[in-house]
Parts: sequence; C-alpha cells; structure tokens
Amino acid sequence: MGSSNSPRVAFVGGGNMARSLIGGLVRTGAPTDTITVAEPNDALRQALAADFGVATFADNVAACAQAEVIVLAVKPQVMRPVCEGLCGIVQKNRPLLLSIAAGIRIDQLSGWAGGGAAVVRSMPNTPALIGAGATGLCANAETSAEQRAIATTILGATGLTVWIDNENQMDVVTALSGSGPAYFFLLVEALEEAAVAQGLPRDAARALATQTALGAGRMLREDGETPSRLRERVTSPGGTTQAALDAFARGGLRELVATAVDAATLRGRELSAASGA
Ligand SMILES: NC(=O)C1=CN([C@@H]2O[C@H](COP(=O)(O)OP(=O)(O)OC[C@H]3O[C@@H](n4cnc5c(N)ncnc54)[C@H](OP(=O)(O)O)[C@@H]3O)[C@@H](O)[C@H]2O)C=CC1
Ligand SMILES: O=C(O)[C@@H]1CCC=N1
Repeated sequence: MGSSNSPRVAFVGGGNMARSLIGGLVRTGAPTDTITVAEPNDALRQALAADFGVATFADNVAACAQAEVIVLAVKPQVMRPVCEGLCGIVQKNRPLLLSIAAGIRIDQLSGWAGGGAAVVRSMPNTPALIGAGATGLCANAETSAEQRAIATTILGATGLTVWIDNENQMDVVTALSGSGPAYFFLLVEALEEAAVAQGLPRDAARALATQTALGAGRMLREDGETPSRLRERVTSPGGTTQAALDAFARGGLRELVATAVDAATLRGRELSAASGA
C-alpha cells in the first residue's frame, strides 16, 4: 500500500490476528489515517492506538462507516451477530468483506450481512506477526478484480498469499497452514523434551531444536529441492537419522499427521455448521 489511493480499511475485532495484519499494513506504508479498528476491550483499543496510530472505536458500525474494506477478525462463534450488526452499512456502502475466521463460509457471511456482498474468505497464520505468514484466500463472484488485488495487498503485507478456487478446500488450508504453526511448535517441544530426557541441559536443547526448525524451514524455501529429497540428504545409510525415521514409521507418524489434519478440517466445518445458515 502506501499511496494516496490506499483503500480505507476497518478491522472488526482488534485481537491477535488483527494486530498482526494492522502491523503489516503500517510496516508496508499504508497511511494510518486509512485504518480504523472496532474492539470492545478498552485496553486493546488503547494499545492499538498507541502502537500504530490508528483510530479505534468501541462501536463496530462507527468504525466501518467510511470503510471500503471491512476485515472481519472476530472469533467464528460471534461472527453471525457481528455481520448482522453491519448489515445496514454493508448494504448502503457495499464494502468488501474480508474474513479471517476459521470455518465460516462465504455464503454465511454474505447472507448475514444482508446478501449480495463481495466477500473474500481468508486464512492467515500467526507468523504473520513477524512478516512470515502464509495465507490462503478465496473470493465469491461478487468480488471485483480490484477487490481481489486489495485483499492480496492486505494479507500479502504479512507474508505469502495463495488464492484457492474451490471454497471447500479452505477448511483444508485452515488445517494445514492456519493451525500448522502449532504442529511445528509441538514438534519442537517434543524434541526438546526428548533431548532433556537424554541428559542435555534444557537451554541447549531448546536452542538447538529451535535453530534446527529455522534451518530446515529456510532450506525448504530456499534450496529448491523437494522435502523428501532434503530428508534423504540428511539420512546416511545405516546411520542415526535412519534409526529415528524407522521409529517414526513404526509409530505411524504419517498416518497420525493425516488423522490430525482430518480432525482440524472437520472442526472447521463444524464451526460453520454451529453458526447456522
Ligand atoms: N489465532 C490464530 O492462529 C488464527 C486465527 N484466525 C482467526 O482469526 C480470528 C480472530 O482470532 P484471534 O485474533 O486469535 O482472536 P482474538 O480473541 O485475539 O481476537 C478477537 C477480538 O475480537 C473481539 N471481539 C469479540 N466480540 C466482538 C464484537 N462483537 N465486535 C468486535 N470485536 C469483538 C475480542 O474481544 P474480547 O476478547 O473482549 O471478546 C478480541 O479482542 C478468528 O476468527 C480465528 O478463527 C485465523 C488464522 C490464525
Ligand atoms: O485454532 C483455530 O481455530 C484458529 C484457526 C487457525 C488457527 N487458529
């Protein structure tokens, strides 16, 4: 962003994910007077105003009054009343609705806001906080090419963006990259515990596990080789890595990962079903 034609963006919900997206926008040069935030928590409002210089509101409609884009950044469980409360302003001004909520479908968002709205459903992740996010996005037919480009700019300010054509696949995106950081954190936790159990001091175990995760992640992105080829390069025949990988295989690691992703995908579908049509 960062020009006089930056769109006016209102965030509804000023929690963790909204903070990371606002930070990305401000870092990449969006004028702070184009950003407003609605957030019920007084302390959060004050922190957002102090940290980013954006205007904050306790009232959702007031925050969205001038917005060309409304970023819906509340929990899935409160999305319905939030959209219903914005119905009047959406029908009057026809802003783009840009949701980051897990599970909630485009037709639900549009219907709750009175119908006919341009809607982009997206799924960012917490590395957005440090500009290393990964976001899947999906638009409905009412969304113009210009609005898609705006959505790409907003989410792209925090990292990689990937457009998904089939909305049904957004629950898989949620299960993969939305929840995914937690899977890698869990693996690092488990590696640290295992090394401590073998006698390594905790500080050393955490530092080595953390740097190994970073190094492996950078190789995945920068080396150009497939994950399986990179794994093979570490694995000397009859060596230590092979012994560990055999133990993972005996424990059914791949099947367990598939079961976990399936559970997260199903949970996304349950979240939308629980909110009604
Ligand atoms: N955390 C993650 O890793 C990811 C989360 N998401 C999605 O992002 C969304 C937000 O998650 P996250 O930032 O973690 O959650 P947070 O709870 O940190 O943020 C949500 C904010 O919305 C506020 N809020 C509650 N009700 C309303 C309302 N009626 N109007 C306006 N604001 C309201 C909450 O206030 P209060 O706390 O006072 O209720 C809270 O500050 C969710 O839909 C989630 O599915 C997407 C990708 C990754
Ligand atoms: O756990 C959740 O439901 C949210 C969505 C993806 C990451 N956190």
